[in-house]
Amino acid sequence: MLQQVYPSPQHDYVYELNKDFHFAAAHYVPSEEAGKCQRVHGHTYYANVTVAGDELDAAGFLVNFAIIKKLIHERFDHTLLNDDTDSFDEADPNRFPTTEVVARTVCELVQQYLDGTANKPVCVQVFLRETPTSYCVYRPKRKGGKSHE
Ligand SMILES: Nc1nc2c(c(=O)[nH]1)N=C([C@H](O)[C@H](O)COP(=O)(O)OP(=O)(O)OP(=O)(O)O)CN2
Ligand SMILES: [Zn+2]
Repeated sequence: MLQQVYPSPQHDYVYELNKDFHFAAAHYVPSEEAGKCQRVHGHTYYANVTVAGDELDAAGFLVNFAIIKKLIHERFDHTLLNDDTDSFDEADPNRFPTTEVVARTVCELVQQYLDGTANKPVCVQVFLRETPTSYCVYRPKRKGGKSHE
C-alpha cells in the first residue's frame, strides 16, 4: 500500500478515522479536452477516505474500516466506470468519470451508508489518486454551506 501524508480536513468532531484502499478500474472521459483519455484506459486508484464523528457504535467503532473498502470495491473494482450509469452520465460533464467526480461519488456512497448507522458519522474528505502524478481531494460542504476545512 502506498504510504503518504494526506491533507487534513478541519472539523470539530472528537474522532477521525482514515481508511486507505485501492481499486482497479477502466474509464474514458467523453470530452475532446481529455485528449488521449477519451480512449478506454485503466488505473489503479488509491483512495483515502476520512470519516469523523462524536459517537461510537456498539462495536466501539466510528465505522468499521472494512465496510468502507467493501462498499467501494463491490461497486467499482474491476469495472468500466462509464458502465455505472447510476453514478456516471456521459451527457453531463458534472457526472463524467473524472478523478473529481469519482472522488465525489466515493464520498457520496460512503455517506449514504453512514446515514443509515445509529451513530451517524460523516465523510469529511476523500483523497483519490488516479495516477502517480494526479489526484483530487474532495470535501463535501457542511449542511450549513461550509466545507469541512
Ligand atoms: N482535472 C482532470 N484532468 C484530467 C483527468 C481528470 O480526471 N481530471 N483525467 C485525465 C486522464 O484520465 C488521465 O488518466 C490522467 O491524466 P494525466 O495526469 O495527464 O496522466 P499521465 O500519466 O499522462 O501524466 P504525466 O504526469 O504526464 O505522466 C487527464 N486529465
Ligand atoms: Zn484516466
